[in-house]
Amino acid sequence: MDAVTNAVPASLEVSGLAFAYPDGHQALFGVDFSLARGERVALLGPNGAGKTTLVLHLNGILSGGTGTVTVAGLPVGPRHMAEIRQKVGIVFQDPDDQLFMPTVREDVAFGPAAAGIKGAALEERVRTALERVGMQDFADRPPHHLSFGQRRRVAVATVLAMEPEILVLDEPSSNLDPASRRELADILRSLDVTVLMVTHDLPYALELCPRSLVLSDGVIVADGPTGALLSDPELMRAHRLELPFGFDPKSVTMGA
Ligand SMILES: Nc1ncnc2c1ncn2[C@@H]1O[C@H](COP(=O)(O)OP(=O)(O)OP(=O)(O)O)[C@@H](O)[C@H]1O
Repeated sequence: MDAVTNAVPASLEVSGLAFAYPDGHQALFGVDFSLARGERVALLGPNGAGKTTLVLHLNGILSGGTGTVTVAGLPVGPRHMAEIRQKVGIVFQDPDDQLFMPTVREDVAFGPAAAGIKGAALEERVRTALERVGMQDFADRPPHHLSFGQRRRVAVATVLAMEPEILVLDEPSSNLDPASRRELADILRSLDVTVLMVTHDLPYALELCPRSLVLSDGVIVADGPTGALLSDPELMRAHRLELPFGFDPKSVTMGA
């Protein structure tokens, strides 16, 4: 380990993670990877590869297999669960799973308030989180009066308000029109946080994530620069990854 790695622990270390569901179905077979602080990484892979199973291990929703998950040096496990839930923010695919309060402000305040933050500090958290997703003018609106794209941005704000170490996004571009998709990409690029993005939208992964992991049948089969992975026809075919018709991965200039 070099001096730099020693000074700043990785945002996420997954080591030898294997997991079978109670019905005996083995979904993960020894997964290893780590994310450095501030990296944006896509988690790619066909349906049923184990992506959701892996993500649900990152904040301890699933546990009981073998191997370890460490977030900013802290092992994921029952002893540190409150801290882990603060550090790993998961934005689920359907914002309506995350928004349930009468107003946007209350939804964004919910997590930090439950963690004991009050008064001016809580207001500041809410204001900052909403500004980061460009939704500060919607604080007093009921979430169910917002568009799908606006609700997704508020869902991201509810997680940012916890000041997480890692932002995990499940299919962030799904159901967004092209303008909303681009606006969300700009927001994600502007955040100073480690991002793990689960997606089937390969152009979006290429646009946003310099590095990708490919999970297939419960194993990481590739880990490298997104452009190189998406330009490898054998890898793509072997793991049921398909680019949109006519899309050339070399034509995309990635936003750092
Ligand atoms: N509760 C469960 N009990 C048993 N098997 C499960 C359960 N949930 C998922 N699986 C199985 O585990 C494997 C991995 O599923 P998982 O949902 O993690 O895949 P995924 O990569 O997220 O897929 P998708 O891209 O379709 O969302 C699949 O074979 C799935 O059928």
